[in-house]
Amino acid sequence: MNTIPVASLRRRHVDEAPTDHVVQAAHPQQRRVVREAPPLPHDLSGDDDTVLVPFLEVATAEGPVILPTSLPGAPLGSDGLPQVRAQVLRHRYGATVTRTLPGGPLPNGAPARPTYAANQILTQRTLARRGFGSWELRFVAAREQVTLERVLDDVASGRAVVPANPNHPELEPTIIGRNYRTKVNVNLGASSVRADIDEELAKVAVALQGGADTIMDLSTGTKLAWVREWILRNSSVPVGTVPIYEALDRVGGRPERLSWSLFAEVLEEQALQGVDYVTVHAGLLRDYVPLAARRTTGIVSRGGSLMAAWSQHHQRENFLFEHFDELLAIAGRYDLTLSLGDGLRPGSTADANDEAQLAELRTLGDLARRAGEVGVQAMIEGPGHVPLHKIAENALLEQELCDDAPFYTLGPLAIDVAAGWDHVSSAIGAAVIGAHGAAMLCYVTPKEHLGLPNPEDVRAGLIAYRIAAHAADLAKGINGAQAWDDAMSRARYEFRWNDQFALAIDPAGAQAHHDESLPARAAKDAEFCSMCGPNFCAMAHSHRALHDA
Ligand SMILES: C[C@H]1O[C@@H](n2cnc3c(N)ncnc32)[C@H](O)[C@@H]1O
Ligand SMILES: Cc1ncc(COP(=O)(O)O)c(N)n1
Ligand code: MET
Ligand code: SF4
Ligand SMILES: [Zn+2]
Repeated sequence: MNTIPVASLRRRHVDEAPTDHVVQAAHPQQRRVVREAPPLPHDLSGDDDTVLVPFLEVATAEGPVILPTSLPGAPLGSDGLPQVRAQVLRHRYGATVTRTLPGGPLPNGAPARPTYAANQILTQRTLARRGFGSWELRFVAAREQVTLERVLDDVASGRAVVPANPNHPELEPTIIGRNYRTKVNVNLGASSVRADIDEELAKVAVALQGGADTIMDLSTGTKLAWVREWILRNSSVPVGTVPIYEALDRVGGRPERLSWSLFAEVLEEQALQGVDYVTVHAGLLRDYVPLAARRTTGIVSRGGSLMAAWSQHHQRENFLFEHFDELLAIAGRYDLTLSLGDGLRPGSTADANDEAQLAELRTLGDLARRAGEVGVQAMIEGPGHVPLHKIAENALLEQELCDDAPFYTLGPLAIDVAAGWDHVSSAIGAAVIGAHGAAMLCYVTPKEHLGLPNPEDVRAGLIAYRIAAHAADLAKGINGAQAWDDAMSRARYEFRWNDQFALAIDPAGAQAHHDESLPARAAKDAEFCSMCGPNFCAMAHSHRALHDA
């Protein structure tokens, strides 16, 4: 069994991050361009700092095309990413305080990041309700190409969330909600059976380079505060965790020893470290546990199974539900966005939309409303395994029962029998639930149900999910989505092969396929490819036939 040597953790931390994880542009015609967001409207208060927003631009023969995607961050390097929010946060909240970070002091005297005291912080939801156009809300409005007023309205009402812990100054914020570009989350992290720090760092680089919109560190089994620190400092996208995993680690893997006070301690430590959103399985009530007993696959959520084990052992109500007001108070103090966990999501198509799942969903709606009352941002986690004909019902029920809080789904897998190919079986479900309004799609890799993903699995899962998310965006008519496809289609009809590679979700993969049969430079201008050859190229004939038509 592999473990993580503490020495290697420290060596790989911020100070000495390996250079082979540097993020590079996916294609020479792609680059990161920075634009300035519109000035703060005169009738609104807010951060009046300049808001610089990076976009991914593709240079084509017709001119530049801005892709509606997340961006590869700056190079992952020894110092972490630039702290793009540091100045604006200082303007808004005043001086930072010095604290010791969880996991002990930083190695080699690396400076601690700025830390805000809990009582200084207001949530983006509270700011939005006060009509305050924060830097973060102005940033996401520009990124999504919508008005600030619309973002303020959606964040205030809870229809959208902007996870942005002030203690994560490297963050380029993103907005998650049904009216916005469908986001993709990448799950990462070691497990006790397979823990190799270099491989974890490689996965982070693959995720950021591949255009993940958020990442979750789901590490279990060993103390990994340093890994989380490294991820946070090198992540330009929001970072999520499931704090009950670290809590379980601290009680030696014995769920009956979990407690509210331990959970609160872990939650606060992770908040100080800069985690942007956390999954909490507070909706799995004791009464719902028997409903799962008649299922084909019982409880497949890790966090859900822990809470069920705890309440069965103690014959008491879920402590996250019992202490939910205190949980909200901590979340509010750090603007931690809550991801209300679906501990009873179906783990098989046979269990989809059953009474256990829907009972928990109703409770998640109540919890989301309670979060709203105190200005805490919240989204709702969803399944799992759902056959296509039950997806619309599930998505509509979520909107109805949870007042349109953003729906964040794991897939869902449309079939149960694709082992080894569950990135595909689940991307099919994900595209359908995205088209029905799911706001963020949690990716699934080819290793699902079989083992811990390696970097190549992460890449395959992420590409599958970017396809699913974009399919949903075309269906929803999201800004910039159709224009991207149209740019590709024109490049295709005009035989601009290099432009086609540059516009592809996976430029290197596209080019490799073309190169396999036609590697010559001249072939990149040819009016055919090896599929049909010059005499049978339909598009070439089409140009001639339609020329005078
Ligand atoms: C809830 C889902 O989270 C994913 N999951 C759980 N732990 C990890 C990890 N360390 N790395 C990647 N994915 C993980 C699995 O896909 C699981 O089904
Ligand atoms: C969309 C989604 N659902 C669930 C989890 C947590 O995993 P678990 O519930 O197994 O602890 C997750 N990270 N993302
Ligand atoms: N694939 C399972 C699911 O459907 C998770 C197994 S590992 C917790 O959620
Ligand atoms: S993925 Fe593996 S370890 Fe996780 S619940 Fe399924 S069988 Fe258990
Ligand atoms: Zn599953």
